[in-house]
Amino acid sequence: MALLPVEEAQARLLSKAVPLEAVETLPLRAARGRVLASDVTARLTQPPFNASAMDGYALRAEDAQQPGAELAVIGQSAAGHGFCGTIAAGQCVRIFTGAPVPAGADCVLIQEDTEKLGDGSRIRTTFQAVAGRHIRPRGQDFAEGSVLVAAGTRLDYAKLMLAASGNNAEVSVYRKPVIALLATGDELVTPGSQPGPTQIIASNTFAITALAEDLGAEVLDLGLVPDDRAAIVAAIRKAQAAGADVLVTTGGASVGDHDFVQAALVEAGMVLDFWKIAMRPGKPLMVGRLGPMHVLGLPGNPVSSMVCSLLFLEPLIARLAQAPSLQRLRHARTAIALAANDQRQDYIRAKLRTDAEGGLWASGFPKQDSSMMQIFSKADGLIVRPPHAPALREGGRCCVLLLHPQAPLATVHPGEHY
Ligand SMILES: Nc1nc2c(c(=O)[nH]1)N[C@H]1C(S)=C(S)[C@@H](COP(=O)(O)OP(=O)(O)OC[C@H]3O[C@@H](n4cnc5c(N)ncnc54)[C@H](O)[C@@H]3O)O[C@H]1N2
Ligand code: MOO
Repeated sequence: MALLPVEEAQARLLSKAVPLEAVETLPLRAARGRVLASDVTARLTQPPFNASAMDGYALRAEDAQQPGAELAVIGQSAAGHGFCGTIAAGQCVRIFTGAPVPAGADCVLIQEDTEKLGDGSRIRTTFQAVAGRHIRPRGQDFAEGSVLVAAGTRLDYAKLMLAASGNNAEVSVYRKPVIALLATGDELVTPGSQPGPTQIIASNTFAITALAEDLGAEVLDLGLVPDDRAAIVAAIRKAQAAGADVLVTTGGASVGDHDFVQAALVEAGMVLDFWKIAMRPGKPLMVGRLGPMHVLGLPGNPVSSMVCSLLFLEPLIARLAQAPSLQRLRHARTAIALAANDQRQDYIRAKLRTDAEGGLWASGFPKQDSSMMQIFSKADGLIVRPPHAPALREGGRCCVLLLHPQAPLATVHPGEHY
């Protein structure tokens, strides 16, 4: 089977992914990271009244056009406790930040621009009052009925704040895609075990779980299964019985005598769509469907499994969850010369830095073995080298895939050498 180009493989997978329509209503507290199924609208106007932005005195600007005006303090308005009367000529009201501006007043003079006279029942202004100043007009933030957060938006902290402020206790969100995870391999034991001389610790599922959960998916961990066809089929049945939207397997994807995953999937009824991608790492990736369930058979090498997860599982989850997909690709320059590439699209683990102009520089690690988790965890990004890309000199333009789009990057200092 010829190796499929990465972009073609991604397009084939996504063309068959139907966004999940099921919707649930959740209290706001439980909705973090979820994707809105319908618009969140404002159930009230904010602020609901003209509010003071400062601590000071509410007054009529025309009464204090010049410093030195003397006004009678006729009451006070605090946040949560307004003043009921109306300010007439020569009067003012002591006011605090967030309090309703009393009727008759058209500005707030901050207390630093006033002096108390006598017992405080009168004040003298020391600065000119200006109509409208320090007043937040009713509805300045939003008006009742307006759309605050549109359907399709992922609810982050700022959107949750806005939804809450619009008096929404609940929101309507799409259900989470369920990802069943199955790690295969006779050699695998869980962290905390005492591994035998030929055993290693299973680590892939921790990374894939974290990635999938960060993307808003629910992970069903089917645990570790030995290289045994019947055992793998039994685990696949569990994923089906749980109604998983996606089954992700790791290991056993290659051509060795103990690589049973594809045979087990086919026995369980999977229709293979494609296998073997023109990429490094990640070549043995297999993709198929088992009824309504998408199947991603990832290679066992930890870095390969993660690169495949970033390139295939992440956009698949986004599509199913009706979420905007993450844009991880950026333009960069290589800090070290790169050799010409062969037919497989290369994903080179690299440190990234920004220069004084904000430009990205990528410095590939000298060792790129797909089993090396320490290098992967130190990397900030992957230099993407298309098939047959020509050699690149230091400073040559390249493309990088950010591994941690939110994380700050180190800055290149003048004269610093990579
Ligand atoms: N003759 C060929 N051999 C191989 C080819 C090939 O084309 N021809 N492809 C190589 C490539 S590329 C990769 S990638 C690997 C992938 O093989 P498998 O998917 O069958 O993976 P395993 O053999 O099961 O495991 C590979 C490696 O990863 C370790 N592993 C497995 N699962 C986990 C886990 N959950 N956590 C941590 N580490 C795991 C496993 O012990 C192996 O060391 O095949 C090449 N061979
Ligand atoms: O493609 Mo494998 O994933 O090189 O190590």
